[in-house]
Amino acid sequence: MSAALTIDVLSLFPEMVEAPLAGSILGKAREKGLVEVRCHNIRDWTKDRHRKTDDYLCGGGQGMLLKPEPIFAAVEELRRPETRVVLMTPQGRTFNQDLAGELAASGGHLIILCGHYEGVDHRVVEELVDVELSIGDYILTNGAIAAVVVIDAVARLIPGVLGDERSSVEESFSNGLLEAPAYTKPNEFRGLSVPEILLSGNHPAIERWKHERSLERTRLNRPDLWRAWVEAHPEDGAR
Ligand SMILES: C[S@@+](CC[C@H](N)C(=O)[O-])C[C@H]1O[C@@H](n2cnc3c(N)ncnc32)[C@H](O)[C@@H]1O
Repeated sequence: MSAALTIDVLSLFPEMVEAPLAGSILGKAREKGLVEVRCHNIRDWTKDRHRKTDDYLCGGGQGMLLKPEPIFAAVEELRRPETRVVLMTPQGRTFNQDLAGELAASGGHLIILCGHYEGVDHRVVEELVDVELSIGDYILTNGAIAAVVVIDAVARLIPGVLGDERSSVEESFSNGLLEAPAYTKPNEFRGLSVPEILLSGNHPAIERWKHERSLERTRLNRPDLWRAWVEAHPEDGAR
């Protein structure tokens, strides 16, 4: 069986990508062949004696930049007709659940390129990259951890990866709101009770309660999501 999604990761630190993706749900999905993740070292595509992957910035400036030659060679070797090449960069579109869904449905093969030092030579961006992704407005030391975040979020949307497919539908961001608060046993803990409605067995009332709490949490924690929600559902803004 071929995997529904294959991801080739190009990094100077492939072990930083490999280790977190070996355990838990992703590790099992990889064992079952639902998702294939192959972590490569960009250095393996160098041709010189010193296996050099970086160089000084043209025109001056702090730090070093990843050279274009090994990256071009790696992408050209790994690329297939359906491949999308993703560059991890703080200058990219901010990664979110919608983008995770697009990548999960994008046709079966991703190459994820991780920068290091000051990033990558811009000719890589111009010629090879289909989508530049940022995981937020802060600077990491390299793209490996950012790639792990993207791979985890994308892979869990592949059918079969989560035990229950509803898990990826009934959760924060799937409908534009944050999920309602959740409780488990015991019903009483240190004088704190599980809301009675959740123990009532009245499922329509439980669903209404969850929706109300979901609206409340979104309004309190994510004003940006709340504004978009109220624009589309003005009746909720009037509460
Ligand atoms: C130190 S950063 C380079 C930052 C670059 N000089 C700039 O100012 O845009 C090194 C690498 O880490 C990765 N990286 C850092 N922050 C990131 C973020 N927020 N999202 C995605 N990748 C990031 C990228 O692959 C980047 O090339």
